[in-house]
Amino acid sequence: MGTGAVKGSYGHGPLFSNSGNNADARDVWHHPRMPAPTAPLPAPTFRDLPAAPLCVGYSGGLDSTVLLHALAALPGVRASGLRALHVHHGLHADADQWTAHCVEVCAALDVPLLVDRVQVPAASGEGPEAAARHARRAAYARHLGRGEVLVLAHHQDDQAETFLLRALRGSGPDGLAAMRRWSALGDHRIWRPLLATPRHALLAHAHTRGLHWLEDPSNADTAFDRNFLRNRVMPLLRDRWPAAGAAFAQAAGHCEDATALLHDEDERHLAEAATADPATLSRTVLRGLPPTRRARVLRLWIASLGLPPLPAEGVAQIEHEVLPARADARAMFAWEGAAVRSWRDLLHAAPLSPPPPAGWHTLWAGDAPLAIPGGGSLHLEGAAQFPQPAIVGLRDGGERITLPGRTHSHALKHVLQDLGVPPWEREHLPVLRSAEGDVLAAGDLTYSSVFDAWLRQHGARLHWRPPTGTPRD
Ligand SMILES: Nc1ncnc2c1ncn2[C@@H]1O[C@H](COP(=O)(O)OP(=O)(O)OP(=O)(O)O)[C@@H](O)[C@H]1O
Repeated sequence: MGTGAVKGSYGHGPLFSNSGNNADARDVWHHPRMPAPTAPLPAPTFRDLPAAPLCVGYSGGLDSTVLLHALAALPGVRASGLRALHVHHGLHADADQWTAHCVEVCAALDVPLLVDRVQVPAASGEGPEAAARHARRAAYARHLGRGEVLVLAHHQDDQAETFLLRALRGSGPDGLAAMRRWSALGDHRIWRPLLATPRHALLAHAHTRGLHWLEDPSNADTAFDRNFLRNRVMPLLRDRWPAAGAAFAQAAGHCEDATALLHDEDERHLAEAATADPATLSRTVLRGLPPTRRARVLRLWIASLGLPPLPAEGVAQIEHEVLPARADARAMFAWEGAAVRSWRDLLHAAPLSPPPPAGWHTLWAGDAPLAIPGGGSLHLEGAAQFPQPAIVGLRDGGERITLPGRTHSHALKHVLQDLGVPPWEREHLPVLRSAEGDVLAAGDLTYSSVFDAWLRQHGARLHWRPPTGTPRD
């Protein structure tokens, strides 16, 4: 699909630079001499144009300017919906002027623009670039409409840099596949149509069309790894291998293909190890896999649960300590607020949540959901309330319960063990007691004969939502 020409134009304010030369990037506000125009944006760029409304992540820089301009020239795109989103990070003294530029360009192109002013946490510990990227992704996720596709202007040179950065971190094929042309942000899709287009083609397109864009002065700062690669390493490599950028991007593409094949196999093995509960896997099945496959399956499993990526030391610790642990040992690996634990024949993965404070208890009439400190809740369905409030608290270890159909009591601990409730889940388990101190229920996992009879008589149900947020059935 061709890019066509854009109707209308916009003014050349003093804030705009049309330099593609990073050596000039510090001097944002001047107009250096323009290089001669070369080829325009190649036609295959929009080969997989989706039939969906598009939202361009628009920074005002060269790449997203070209992208926005090219998309705005396509009547079909305008018909199905095109808008731009500019995230004002507030990190640079000129951020307001950058926003004003974006407003002016979008007005001239007749593309609706949403500006989101975000707060980038100064002390997040991840560095300003990563913090800004996280804030930006959160802003995208907040504003994207249902079915709307986010379009980002990453190009071939960005892809080559990402490939090299990942290689320098020792990534495997999944990481070396770098950025995907299509990816997901929550329920939304991200499209990067310029990923195979080199930056020089974007620059040529911009010059041919007389576009104006902003240069972010921080792009010249080689203290950032990516800028160091872009400004120092890549020019050196290109001197000797002119197609170095394209070659790295191609290598990333090969890794993506290889990863896709591996992924199919990983999914098959994950399905074999799966149980009815997505948060648990069979240790026996996992142990039957070769270690390299097991590592991939574990990572895929963790990703499928929406938990933070499993670090390399986590894979190693699960391999050597958690997986081989005795059935009754409480082996675990915890990272970034999540944990993988082994118990009996299962490996469990879940967000970590602190148990309620020791000694916590409260009265609950059942007339409204009860939030348990540390996470989770209790909820009575089908009846207005209990005949008298229950005392809800934690286990203290010695409770006994008289189960339906039984005349003598059992240790609650043994009942929970028989039900396969893992020890760490028992720490969160709310126990309902009568005013006389008799155990009525442990979460919604087991009921006393008296409580069970009452629930049946009233057609009522008790629901316990454990702290992981996953309702049990
Ligand atoms: N402030 C922003 N608001 C909205 N989208 C942004 C913003 N910054 C970057 N993006 C989007 O993310 C992509 C990659 O970000 P990166 O920081 O690499 O971009 P950049 O160097 O500012 O690129 P560009 O020259 O396209 O503006 C950009 O091409 C753009 O689509």
